[in-house]
Amino acid sequence: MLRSCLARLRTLGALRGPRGGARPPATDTGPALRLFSSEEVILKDYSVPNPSWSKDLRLLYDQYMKKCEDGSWKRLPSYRDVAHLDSKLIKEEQMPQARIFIRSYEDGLGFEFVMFHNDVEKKTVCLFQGGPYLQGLSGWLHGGAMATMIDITSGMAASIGERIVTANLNIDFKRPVPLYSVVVINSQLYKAEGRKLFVSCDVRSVDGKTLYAEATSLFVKLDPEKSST
Ligand SMILES: CCCCCCCCCCCCCCCC(=O)SCCNC(=O)CCNC(=O)[C@H](O)C(C)(C)COP(=O)(O)OP(=O)(O)OC[C@H]1O[C@@H](n2cnc3c(N)ncnc32)[C@H](O)[C@@H]1OP(=O)(O)O
Repeated sequence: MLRSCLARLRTLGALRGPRGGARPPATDTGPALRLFSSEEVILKDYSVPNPSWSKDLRLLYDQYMKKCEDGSWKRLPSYRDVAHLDSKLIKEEQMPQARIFIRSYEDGLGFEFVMFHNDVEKKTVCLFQGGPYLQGLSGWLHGGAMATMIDITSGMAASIGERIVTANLNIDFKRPVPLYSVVVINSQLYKAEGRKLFVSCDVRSVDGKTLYAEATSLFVKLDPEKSST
């Protein structure tokens, strides 16, 4: 049954992203993005409010959407399927069920987030609410879940649309993050040296008063000459 459903979805193109590594531009046009009229592939954008979002998350979202109005900040769309980023990152025919794990949970249970990017200032801000499936010690968010969000937010500040990997990530966890709470992850690219991109990051409460974590990271642009990358 499952196999026949998968086969049908594949026939319809629903388990495939765009061919040829094409990437859609960042857009604020809505929760779904039609990529190719010939294939009728529609990607759902998860970086928009859903009923699981707390009042805090909704309010911050509205504040950042306001900042987007003059074009200085852009909301970054976010999908479950990695193929829209770069087809070389994943051999989809071999891994049709592969999903970006931070978008694999049902609404509210895992990673609820939206990112905003300021290209001039080289900053990315992530508004993040961790759900119950991300629990570490009782009532608190697992540090690995926080590390994931720091990594991805910092990676976005380092480079949007380029093939980069995390080479190094250092985190100081200062305070435990309560489950379900909203935190603001601020990341900034502060140095670029050849293929190396250096980013600093902090994680704070909504009012900015509590510092939950600080991090620095190094991202490296993949070298097209090297076959393993
Ligand atoms: C969940 C996903 C959702 C995605 C949703 C949307 C995402 C969109 C945003 C994407 C943001 C990314 C977020 C996730 C990214 C991963 O999760 S990536 C997975 C984890 N990372 C890896 O697997 C990387 C594994 N490592 C490697 O592939 C290779 O070691 C590297 C990093 C590519 C470097 O290898 P290389 O190309 O051979 O280059 P190499 O000459 O060794 O190093 C280049 C330079 O970097 C320096 N360097 C390399 N490593 C280090 C290090 N650890 N410390 C210090 N310096 C270093 C070298 O010394 C060298 O410096 P220079 O001599 O040029 O001054």
